[in-house]
Amino acid sequence: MFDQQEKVTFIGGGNMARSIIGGLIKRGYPAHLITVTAPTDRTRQRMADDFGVNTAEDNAKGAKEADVVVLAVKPQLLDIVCERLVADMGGHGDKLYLSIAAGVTVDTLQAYLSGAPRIVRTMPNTPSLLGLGMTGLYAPTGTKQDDKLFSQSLMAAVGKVVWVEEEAGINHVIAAAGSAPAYFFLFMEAIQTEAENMGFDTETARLLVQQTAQGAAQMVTESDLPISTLRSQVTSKGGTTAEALRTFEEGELSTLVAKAMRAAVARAEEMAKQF
Ligand SMILES: NC(=O)c1ccc[n+]([C@@H]2O[C@H](COP(=O)([O-])OP(=O)(O)OC[C@H]3O[C@@H](n4cnc5c(N)ncnc54)[C@H](O)[C@@H]3O)[C@@H](O)[C@H]2O)c1
Ligand code: PRO
Repeated sequence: MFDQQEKVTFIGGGNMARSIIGGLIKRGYPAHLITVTAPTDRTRQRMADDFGVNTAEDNAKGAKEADVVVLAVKPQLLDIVCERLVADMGGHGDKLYLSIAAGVTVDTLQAYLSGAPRIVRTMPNTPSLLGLGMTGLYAPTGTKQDDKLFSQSLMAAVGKVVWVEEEAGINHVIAAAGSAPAYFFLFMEAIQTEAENMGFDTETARLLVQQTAQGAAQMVTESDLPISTLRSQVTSKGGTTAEALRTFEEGELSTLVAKAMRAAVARAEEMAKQF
């Protein structure tokens, strides 16, 4: 599965790092090649207990021996974390730096990392934990093929991958995939709430929504038909679904979704200017 087995250090052990590491371990990436750094004992302990990976409190200590460093802290902390990392390691060490941060460009990362030449941006999502992630990747012109291949194989181990040609494409991946699990969760929460209002207990309401969402997603995955055809197969003329869909149309759901996706892109662009 993994042609190259590099030593990988994750700087930060939060939600997204956890999803990727969990997915990697599940797919057989050797735990002894993975290190996670985090400032809190609790995070480090959970990572060690749950996945058997190495941990370090000190970022530079954790990254020094690594071939690949995954930058997995919040975007607003990246400057301080990277600058300190490079200072403590005595340079960028010519490592491959893989950023998962939203809204921080390669140019900015390079400035934070004292001119590090090997940087790849990725935009994953949390279903990576289950091996069902969707990741976008961007490598600036001049990136070595080996670095592209390793970045791709790491993220492909936890789901599907797409490359974007232009860096701006990463923001579009954020809108369509990185942030998108939250859109589906919101929709599912709304269905569950209304099912409870209709009298189902919480457990049953959740079962109704989770099984239906999983079934619908699986149908989209396994069918060659356009999604709109799958929708129309549910929609009997003059029936119940047509009434529900008409209500969504009256509320301009599609326009609202487009607006939400544009807002995610706009925020990523704003962050790129801010950092
Ligand atoms: N959560 C997502 O769905 C998602 C998806 C795609 C990309 N991302 C990106 O992933 C990055 C992390 O997001 P998250 O949701 O996992 O956040 P998070 O808050 O869950 O995790 C951040 C982690 O960084 C650690 N940390 C804080 N200061 C640190 C330091 N000085 N050194 C080392 N570690 C430190 C924290 O302990 C925390 O565990 C962000 O840049 C975000 O844009 C997140
Ligand atoms: N979570 C991060 C955010 O909300 C990036 C995509 C998903 O900014």
